[in-house]
Amino acid sequence: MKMHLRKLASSCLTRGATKTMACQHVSACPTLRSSWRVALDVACRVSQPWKGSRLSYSGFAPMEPGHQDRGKDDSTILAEQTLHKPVMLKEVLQCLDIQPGQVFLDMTFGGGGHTKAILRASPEVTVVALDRDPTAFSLAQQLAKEHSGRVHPLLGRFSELGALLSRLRLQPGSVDAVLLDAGCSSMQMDCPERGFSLSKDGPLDMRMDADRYPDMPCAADVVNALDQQALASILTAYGEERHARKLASAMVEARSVYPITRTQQLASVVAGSFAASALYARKDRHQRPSHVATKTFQALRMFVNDELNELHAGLCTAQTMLKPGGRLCVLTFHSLEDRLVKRFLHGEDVGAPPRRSLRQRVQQWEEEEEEEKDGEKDSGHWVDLQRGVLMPQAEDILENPRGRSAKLRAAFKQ
Ligand SMILES: C[S@@+](CC[C@H](N)C(=O)[O-])C[C@H]1O[C@@H](n2cnc3c(N)ncnc32)[C@H](O)[C@@H]1O
Repeated sequence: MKMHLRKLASSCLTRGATKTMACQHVSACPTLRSSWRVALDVACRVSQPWKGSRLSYSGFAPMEPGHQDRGKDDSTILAEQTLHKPVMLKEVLQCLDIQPGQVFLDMTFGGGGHTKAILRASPEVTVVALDRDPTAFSLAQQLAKEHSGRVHPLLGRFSELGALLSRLRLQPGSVDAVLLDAGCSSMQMDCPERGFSLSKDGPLDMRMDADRYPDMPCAADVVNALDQQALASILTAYGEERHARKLASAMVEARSVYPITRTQQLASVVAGSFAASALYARKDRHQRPSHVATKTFQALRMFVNDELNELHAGLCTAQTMLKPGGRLCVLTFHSLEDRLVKRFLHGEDVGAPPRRSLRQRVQQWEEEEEEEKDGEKDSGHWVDLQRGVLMPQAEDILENPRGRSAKLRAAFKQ
């Protein structure tokens, strides 16, 4: 194992990666094993080959006509047109149990769907609304104008929230409820220029912060600069992709001809590694076909945005900011996120490796069954508000298919 990690580290060194990535992924990533962290740390201690040279390969024909760069105003307009539908709204409102005069923290404003419902629920509540995405922040600013004094928009990441809140003079232990709706918004997914979408062609970007941090690598930087071993590791760790090595090898081969800079280009490279019949052979939790590149896109997005470290930072800040008795509601969309939230709320080690062997998985099912039977679980810091997780109803999935894989966990602070 050690040999493997040393090889991974030194092979990455020869290719190069950024210091920013080192900072992102080394600092106590709760889900990567410590040995992993060391390997990525070493791998990332080199120059910044892509700094100031954002890749702009235009030889790959976009699928949709009229593709062009848009200014911020246009993207805000587009965002308004494709506003995110809030997921499990009824259940979230029930768990938050809104009372007049309360202070809420919406850590993931997005299109503001949940925030607007909270504002409607009681005329006297105020909402502090955070998002790392400048487009979402503009929408929050608009909402703040419509609800004078009731909405406080903040632009930043979960990991920056503590500092932002102290500038607002909001004291630890003063918030009544926190909502964290993890992942991407529909506005991000539906805007090809943001590079999140597998089905719409656009630059392979995936940065939720857009251009706020010019040094931060985008997905194209990662795909074109990291070596095969590091790419495979990312696909395994963040996509739980069984064919990680094969796909990393295909990427390295493809980029030796042309840099991979467009979403459709990456999707084709992944699809090209499988038989045509396998393209939609994978099924999601609801037995719906999913594209064979879905896990690759998820893994890159999570790596670029450092999503698991961010989620952990967000949960810690929620714990600090909530009053005793204050409520935390977290919506997650895949097992890596849900596992982290569950472990955090139950006072378990969030950094422990996922359970892989059959024996370990059986043990996990047994524990989950126990959890279902026992109902509320007490971790010392948190008490669950409901048994296990809540999931969307069939009619909600019909109305809002994007929310089909949502899991809602809610707890109150002791
Ligand atoms: C699923 S959307 C939220 C949708 C929102 N609840 C609504 O009803 O419109 C997730 C949002 O969280 C933001 N986000 C994700 N990670 C973040 C982080 N670490 N810090 C701040 N915002 C984050 C994304 O930019 C995105 O806008």
